[in-house]
Amino acid sequence: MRHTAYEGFAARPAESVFGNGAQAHTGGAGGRAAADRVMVGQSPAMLRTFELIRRFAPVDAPVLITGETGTGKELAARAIHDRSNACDGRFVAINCAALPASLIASELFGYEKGAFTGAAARRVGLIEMADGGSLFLDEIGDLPLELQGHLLRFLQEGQIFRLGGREPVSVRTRVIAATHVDLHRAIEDGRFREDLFYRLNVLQIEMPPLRARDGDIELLAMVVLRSAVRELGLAIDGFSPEALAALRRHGWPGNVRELVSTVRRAAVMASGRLIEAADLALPAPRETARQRVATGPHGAIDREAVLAALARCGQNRARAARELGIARVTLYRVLQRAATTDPNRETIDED
Ligand SMILES: Nc1ncnc2c1ncn2[C@@H]1O[C@H](COP(=O)(O)OP(=O)(O)OP(=O)(O)O)[C@@H](O)[C@H]1O
Repeated sequence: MRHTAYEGFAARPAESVFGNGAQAHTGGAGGRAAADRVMVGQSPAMLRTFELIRRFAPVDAPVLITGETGTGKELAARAIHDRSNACDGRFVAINCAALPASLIASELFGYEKGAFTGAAARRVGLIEMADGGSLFLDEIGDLPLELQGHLLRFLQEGQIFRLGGREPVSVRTRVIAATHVDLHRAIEDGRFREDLFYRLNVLQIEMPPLRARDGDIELLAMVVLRSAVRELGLAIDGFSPEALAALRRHGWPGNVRELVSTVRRAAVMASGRLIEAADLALPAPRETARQRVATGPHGAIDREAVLAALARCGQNRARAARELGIARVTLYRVLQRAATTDPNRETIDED
């Protein structure tokens, strides 16, 4: 069923919204918190994702969720938890990239009184807190190597030792991990343990980038607008045809997160009853990085655009590829070919 929500605040078809039963876990919180936990999508790519979530949720095995930033990996993890046998337990999330290595060990495993200077009392770690529920390990690719060993042991044995502890503590928790980095490459580079990868990668979900979700941009935009209108008390009915065209044209390197903030900002900026293209403040079509990069008749890639993006992103190839809206492998190919091609050539043909 095609969706026409953008013509007004029409009801959404059942299959386009993947509610997470959030109320049960937010103490009945309504409004934005609950709305934030509804997964929206009607594209074939997202319907496939919903199907995987439904299939994997009741299976008591680790799930690895991959995908670009802002594609909804955490939302998918919550959806799995909410449909799993562990749904009555807690959903405990830890971002492995956000904590210094020295803190991650005590955060994850907890500690006993006197385990180190300052450990005045026993502290239960996040793994233990997730006992009977789900443990969401976000940005697992950034977990320091030595902790990967500890985590692997926990996954194999179902037991942890608190720091400074002698007695093992048994923990049963559903493990869901997510990453936006290519773990195969991290394994090749010696940054990620292969044995841990195979342990985590029993069931895999790859979140599609927003640009590959046919029809979802309009649907999401309308759902986000409706929630902003309700929450902020605005009087806006929808998007002008030009605004919809601009939404469809944009490459969305920040995926759904970028779309959410773009639409919410535009809703505040709009002066009429419709959001106009200018309210969205998206780069003009010719200025988008993706447009800049594809210059030739057969999708020729501009080496200069790639180098400029790399410079902007501190030589981080993954981020540069995201900013350009191209696959990382394409970016590598461009760089490789640039190295073997006449440096004065302006463009390098892609396959
Ligand atoms: N399918 C969707 N429907 C509705 N909202 C979504 C959807 N996917 C993502 N979002 C919203 O987009 C934002 C980013 O989602 P989320 O944090 O789950 O992404 P992520 O892939 O885990 O990001 P990161 O890799 O940066 O941690 C959140 O506000 C989330 O509610």
